[in-house]
Amino acid sequence: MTFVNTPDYRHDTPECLGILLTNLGTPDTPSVPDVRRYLAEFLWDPRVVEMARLPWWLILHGVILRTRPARSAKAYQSVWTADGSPLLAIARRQATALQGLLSDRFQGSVKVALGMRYGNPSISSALAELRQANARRVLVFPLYPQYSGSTVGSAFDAIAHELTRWRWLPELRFINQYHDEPGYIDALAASIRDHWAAHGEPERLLFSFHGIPVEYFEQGDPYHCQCQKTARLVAERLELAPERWFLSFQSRLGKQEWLKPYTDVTLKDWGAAGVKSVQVLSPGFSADCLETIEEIDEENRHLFLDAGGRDYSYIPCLNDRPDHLEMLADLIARHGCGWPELIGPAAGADELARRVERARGMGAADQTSTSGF
Ligand SMILES: C=CC1=C(C)c2cc3[nH]c(cc4nc(cc5[nH]c(cc1n2)c(C)c5CCC(=O)O)C(CCC(=O)O)=C4C)c(C)c3C=C
Ligand SMILES: [Fe+2]
Ligand SMILES: [Fe+2]
Repeated sequence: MTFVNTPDYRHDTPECLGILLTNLGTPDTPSVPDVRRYLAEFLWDPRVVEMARLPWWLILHGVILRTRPARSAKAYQSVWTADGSPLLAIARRQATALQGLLSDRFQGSVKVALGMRYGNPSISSALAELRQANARRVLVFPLYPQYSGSTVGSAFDAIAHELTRWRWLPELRFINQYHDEPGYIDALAASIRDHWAAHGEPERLLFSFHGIPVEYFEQGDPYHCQCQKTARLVAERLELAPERWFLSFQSRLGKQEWLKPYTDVTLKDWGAAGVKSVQVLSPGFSADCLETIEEIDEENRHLFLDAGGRDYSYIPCLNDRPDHLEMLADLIARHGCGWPELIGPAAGADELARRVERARGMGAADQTSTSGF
């Protein structure tokens, strides 16, 4: 075994706090070969498709990778921008903004690196960037508000796998989820209110989350429960009556049963049933991407309107809204509290005490407002 040596770690220069931001990732270009390469890596991940390896390899390479890349490439071409894939362009803006916000909060240096689970920039390149910056402590932040083994679990696998090659490991922390974080709920509620100020209030508000196969949920994945809680907390914050808001799951793939109700079926049914106006948001995505721009803002809009609906609008993801970035920076700072010497004078003892109090208060509020989810 040959290990990556870590001469970049230096004792004679100040240590730096590393923040590894990660998200799903995207093809390098919307061409069919690049989309095929991306899908081959993504769909071979056993956290994503749990089927036995040999039959799945035959299906993946014999059927899916012969047909799906062309269809997906067309969809990617329809959302591609001058800055490339929306998911990556937004993730880069988030990383740059967080670098600025965190540099103000932490004493010494802090380095934010972006590494995608699939494709580029890779997790391996982001970890190398942090190593070169002398980041001997690394906080990993998967930008998925709700935990699922297929996303957050998979990011953990990729990081652990990369580190099997390192001689000197960094000290690691890992943010698992933030589905009920008050700042996240507030930012979602504010984004909805902003949308209402421009477009008016709809008859129905639909919270559409990416789906997972039902079997993963039955085997203990907490994702479904965390989605329910996020939507309920936002609806409570907006004081929405129960008949005004709904939750559904989008983006299913293959023939097996996924979490229900399905977003596309729901919107078609609503259009046919005479529901006139609908607004849809996808709070499970921290950045707009193929699944929101093409699927929710385009494809599902037509399903609703063609079925008889009159007014449809999509409420964008939190992306680089200032309240979203502040909330992410705050969460990072709170997780960095256990590394107090890294927190600067602006966040000294008083600030630490305030954050601890706040964290305690949030825990207590949770226990009284809900039993579990
Ligand atoms: C086949 C299984 C899939 C599971 C399980 C799954 C879970 C899951 N995915 C996201 C977030 C995103 N998925 C995106 C695209 C996408 N997802 C799947 C399949 C599964 N996802 C595929 C095949 C694709 C590629 C596009 C396509 O061919 O349809 C994206 C967008 C990426 C982009 O480049 O814009 C995101 C983001 C979550 C949160 C999740 C489970 C909770
Ligand atoms: Fe997905
Ligand atoms: Fe999709």
